[in-house]
Amino acid sequence: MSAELIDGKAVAAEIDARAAEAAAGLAKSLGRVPCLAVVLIGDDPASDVYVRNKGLRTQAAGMRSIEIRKPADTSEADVLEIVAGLNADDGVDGILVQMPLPDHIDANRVIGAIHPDKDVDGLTEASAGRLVLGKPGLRPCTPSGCVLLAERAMGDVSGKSVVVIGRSILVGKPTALLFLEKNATVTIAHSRTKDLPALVRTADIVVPAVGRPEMVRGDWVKPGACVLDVGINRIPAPERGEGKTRLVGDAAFDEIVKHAGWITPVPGGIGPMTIAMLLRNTVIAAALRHSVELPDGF
Ligand SMILES: NC(=O)C1=CN([C@@H]2O[C@H](COP(=O)(O)OP(=O)(O)OC[C@H]3O[C@@H](n4cnc5c(N)ncnc54)[C@H](OP(=O)(O)O)[C@@H]3O)[C@@H](O)[C@H]2O)C=CC1
Ligand SMILES: Nc1nc(=O)c2c([nH]1)NC[C@@H]1CN(c3ccc(C(=O)N[C@@H](CCC(=O)O)C(=O)O)cc3)C=[N+]21
Repeated sequence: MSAELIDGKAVAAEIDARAAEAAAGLAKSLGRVPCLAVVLIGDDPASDVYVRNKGLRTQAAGMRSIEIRKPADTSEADVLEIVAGLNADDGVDGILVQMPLPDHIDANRVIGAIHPDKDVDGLTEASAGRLVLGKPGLRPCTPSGCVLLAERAMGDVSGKSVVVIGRSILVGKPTALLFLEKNATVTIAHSRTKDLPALVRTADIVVPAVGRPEMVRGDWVKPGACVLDVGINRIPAPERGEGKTRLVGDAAFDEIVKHAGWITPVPGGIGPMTIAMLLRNTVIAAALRHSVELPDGF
């Protein structure tokens, strides 16, 4: 039996539409539309694509998008000043500083400078603390997208065993915490984990978030399991012509699709969901900061 494809792009479009509706409602109360500011330091071509997509989707949802692009040799002090300016600007509701930052900039210091009320990436100590403590707050986008797609596909994930591969602050750790919050039984694997294939074989839900093309093989995945592939890797694709590339995830899609229960494709899976959750967080941040009610169930 072949796995059901989870169409992240379609679910993301639904969430975008709801965010657009809520944004239009907010605009009536605020006298302006919600606004997301994205800061990109350096000219990494992959980051460039993501930042452009974020800008386009923000505008398509009827929100304002600010993009601040600076060269890779921008000083840490200048980045901190940019963040301070966005914190102080009452017209800005959400701030996202694209990771990774150049080596000479301390990412923790930059994240720490973002006002928690505008932390639509969910990365500040305040947001992370609220997540750990189970208090309401802005949740990281990729992890929220993973949980939402898992629930759409499988229904309640309570009691399911989840193996998250990767423990980054941006993806792995918060994904584990969000599934735990949903009463799943969660294991976090990383580069020191022993016998990863055997561990993954125990999982009802597998979340590869490593950055290694097609690392999770077909025989690692239990028949009927759900694979939420976070990895986004650009690899050479000579079959498409000289110098061409294509995107693959951290899961070997062709091997897994034969027997898994569900799988998210790359592209078209978790990536578009990340942006949808970012738009949703921007609407939530705008509403909270101005004490405006959002539609029920938003
Ligand atoms: N779809 C989307 O929207 C998003 C996709 N991504 C993609 O997800 C991937 C992960 O991103 P991110 O979390 O930021 O990456 P990081 O590089 O910050 O973290 C990678 C994690 O993978 C672990 N790891 C490395 N090698 C192995 C291994 N051989 N076996 C098991 N674990 C290993 C590392 O372990 P250790 O801690 O021990 O070093 C680390 O915890 C990337 O491909 C990135 O492009 C990222 C964000 C959003
Ligand atoms: N502070 C911060 N927050 C992030 O959330 C963050 C970040 N830094 N740094 C980089 C990663 C990566 N990331 C993606 C978002 C969308 C797609 C996306 O939309 N992908 C499309 C395809 C895009 C393409 O074609 O290249 C898809 O998978 O279908 C991918 C990756 C967010 N990240």
